[in-house]
Amino acid sequence: MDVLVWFRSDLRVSDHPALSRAATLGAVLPVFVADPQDWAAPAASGRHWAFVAAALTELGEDLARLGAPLSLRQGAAAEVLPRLCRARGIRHIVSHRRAWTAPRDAALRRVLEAEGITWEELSEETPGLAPPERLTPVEGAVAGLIPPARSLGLKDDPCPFAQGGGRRAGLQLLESFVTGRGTQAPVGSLSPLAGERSSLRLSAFLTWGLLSQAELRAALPGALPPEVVKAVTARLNARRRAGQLEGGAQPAAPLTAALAAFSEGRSGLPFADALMRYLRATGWVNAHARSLLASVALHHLGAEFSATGQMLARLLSDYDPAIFWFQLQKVAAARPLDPLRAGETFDPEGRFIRRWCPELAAVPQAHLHRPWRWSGAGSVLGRRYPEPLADPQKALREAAALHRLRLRDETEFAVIEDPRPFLFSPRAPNAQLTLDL
Ligand SMILES: Cc1cc2nc3c(=O)[nH]c(=O)nc-3n(C[C@H](O)[C@H](O)[C@H](O)COP(=O)(O)OP(=O)(O)OC[C@H]3O[C@@H](n4cnc5c(N)ncnc54)[C@H](O)[C@@H]3O)c2cc1C
Repeated sequence: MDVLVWFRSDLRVSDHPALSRAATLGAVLPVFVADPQDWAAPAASGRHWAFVAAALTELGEDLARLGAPLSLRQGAAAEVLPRLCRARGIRHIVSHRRAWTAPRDAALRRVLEAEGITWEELSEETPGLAPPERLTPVEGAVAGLIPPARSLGLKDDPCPFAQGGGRRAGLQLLESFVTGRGTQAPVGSLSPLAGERSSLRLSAFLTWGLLSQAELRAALPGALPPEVVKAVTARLNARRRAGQLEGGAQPAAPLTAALAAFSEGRSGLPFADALMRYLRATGWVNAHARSLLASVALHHLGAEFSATGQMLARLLSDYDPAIFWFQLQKVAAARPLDPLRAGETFDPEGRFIRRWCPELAAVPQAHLHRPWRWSGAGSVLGRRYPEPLADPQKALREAAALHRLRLRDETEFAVIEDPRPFLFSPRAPNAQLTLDL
């Protein structure tokens, strides 16, 4: 039987149960569909596509080596898949199950069934399937081209230090962690400055499935201290749990002027701005920095939840709806974080701020985190660098008061209306999200 293997967020050939399963059934047509509905989503961005496009190049090479080149198509999956099946006389599709697209997938399944096509979905952790050494290609398959970002309606999205897409870049990063970084730095450090060394930085590779969770878990022991293996395993378990969550489609939420300024790293809060610029330039920040950025937007600037989420999601190369929206909810429900104190704690010498906010070069060290207190502030603030968008102390006080009110209301609501346990315990709000995995 000829089989279409649908690649989605699993852009690899190794440890790929769906591909292994298909190879046992007959000739294989590997397909990736760039569905405009996905790429028109308000949380999608050019940097996401750049990562995927590089991954597809390598996936195509790997599949060609195995004997069945990748067919790339642009269009609605509900039209492209039946068309490809009809053209090649295929009646069976195999893919991995993806919880966050489940509602859409149910509709797609009905379309396929109406065409007499069965769709088999496997867990990415299905055991016991040997990797194929060779694939038999479906006859007459046409490769197609990787669509340019613009044809998917994506705007230019400069990200000069973006992580290299492609599985081999991910393997190198993993190697650098298990043989070097992970053996030295304290893993799980909250400091955004230590983050690049002390955390894996493999999230984009996991989001798009260039590496499987299983191969990551298998690579961890070895040279790494047991406490590091334990910490990373806990995070991977959180990822596995998040993989069960469904995501919902969201209408585009417009940015307010304050949120737009913050998204450019121009909120007037030096450490938060430095983090935002770093995120813009790299597509990545560690977990604590994500919480801080989200907290500033939601609590200090009072920005709306969807608008905040879509703005941040577009900047994160590893945007994974199943993880992202759940984490953002946690930040929204947690105690507001103080961006000034965070800066003083994690960047006491201000090196990170000076690196990413060069406009503050003239500000003396003692005032770098709160430049408005410097007697010479007038020469910089409101000229080269903005005044704070919101009075930081007042914003924090008000946000904290709101948070306390919310907790009180939620507690009362929980007692009177709903005996089930709270998802977020009101008595133990935990803003340091990496610690409660
Ligand atoms: C507001 C907010 C938004 C986030 N959005 C995303 C997102 O879109 N995509 C994403 O992959 N992670 C997200 N995270 C979780 C976490 O911050 C990142 O996975 C992590 O910072 C990525 O860096 P790393 O690869 O160095 O991970 P490490 O800290 O070294 O952890 C290793 C791996 O474990 C997984 N992991 C770590 N923390 C979590 C978590 N809390 N939940 C689920 N899996 C986790 C990731 O796959 C990560 O690559 C978000 C966190 C917050 C607070």
